[in-house]
Amino acid sequence: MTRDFSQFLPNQSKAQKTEHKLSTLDILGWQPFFAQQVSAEEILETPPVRIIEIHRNSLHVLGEDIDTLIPSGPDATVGDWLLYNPKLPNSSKVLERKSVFQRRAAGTAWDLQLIAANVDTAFIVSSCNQDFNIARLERYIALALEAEVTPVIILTKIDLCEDATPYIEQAQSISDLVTVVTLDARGEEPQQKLAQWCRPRQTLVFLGSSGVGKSTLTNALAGKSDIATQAVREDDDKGRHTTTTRQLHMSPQGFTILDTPGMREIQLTDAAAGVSDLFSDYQEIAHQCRFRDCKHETEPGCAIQAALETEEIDSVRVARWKKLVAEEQFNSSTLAQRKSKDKSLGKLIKQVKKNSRK
Ligand SMILES: Nc1nc2c(ncn2[C@@H]2O[C@H](COP(=O)(O)OP(=O)(O)OP(=O)(O)O)[C@@H](O)[C@H]2O)c(=O)[nH]1
Ligand SMILES: [Zn+2]
Repeated sequence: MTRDFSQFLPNQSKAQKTEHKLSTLDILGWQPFFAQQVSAEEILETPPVRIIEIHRNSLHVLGEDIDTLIPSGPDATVGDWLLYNPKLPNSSKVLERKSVFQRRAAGTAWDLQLIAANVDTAFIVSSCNQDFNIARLERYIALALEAEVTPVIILTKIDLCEDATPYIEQAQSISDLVTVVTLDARGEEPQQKLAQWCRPRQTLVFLGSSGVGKSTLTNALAGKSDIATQAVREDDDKGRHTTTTRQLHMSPQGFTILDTPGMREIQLTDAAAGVSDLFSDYQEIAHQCRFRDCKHETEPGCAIQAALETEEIDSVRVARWKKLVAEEQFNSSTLAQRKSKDKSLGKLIKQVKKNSRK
């Protein structure tokens, strides 16, 4: 199944409109997609706010003349838009998401946890050195596609590399859908080369291993004039003050960069659609396999094996595809098993309660 990429891949023709003065909501990333979910009366009663940080017991939200903590309650994550109900903050309504990153919750087996919502572009960063790993890039791209976020590959440390051609060629071979940008993350290059994605009302994230240049890029784009709120101090449950790091950087040019711990620990979860988008060419060939559940190993009538024999497709990329599919299936099936187990357990409990009432 191939999805309609036009929904979340950039529309170049719309990109270069002249911008009027930006409001706080614009800078926070308020877009027509959200505005059309709200009536004029609703906006007056319950103004839109964006969650910029999640604390232990509260959500930090920003809006037009609003900068406040509201008690945790709404099932929401960083980047979500809420209709803020000042009288009953707990019942602030979460607006429909344009995109969402989620992952398996650490420590709690297979539950899905929301990581970040309403991101427009994921910059997937690798440096042109031993960090470069094509399978890892693919994994990040599948995650971005699954979240319905535009992936862009950034290759950093180009200045330290004698010949970046092999890195660039490999990165470009991943997918025609994904742009590859090379740069020195220090200095002027990021502002120039990433301008097309760093437009007003856009929300960006950086994905990539430690040391590849994500913080350097964030500073280069958001700059010193970063107008994000300062780190907030909050009492933890033992009454100590804890200072959390900034998770949302707003640039004077009107775009925001989300930098949450969750994004740094993201794994491949339930990304079937993202994986098949990325490998849609193989998916199409696999439709011609004789068996619907063909593993493309030694089965008779396997179209993938046939294409490999004629060298129509690349065996190394096929191996990466199979690994990604297997990994994704493992994660998702375990999740599905767990869900169905929970369901039958729920049924059993209901049954027992019903019987005990008789
Ligand atoms: N020469 C050169 N150095 C770079 C480039 N990008 C980053 N660096 C340097 O690499 C080091 C690591 O960069 P960071 O921006 O801290 O990397 P990071 O991805 O944020 O790392 P974590 O915070 O650990 O996730 C810093 O010393 C940067 O100055 C680049 O394009 N060229
Ligand atoms: Zn097959």
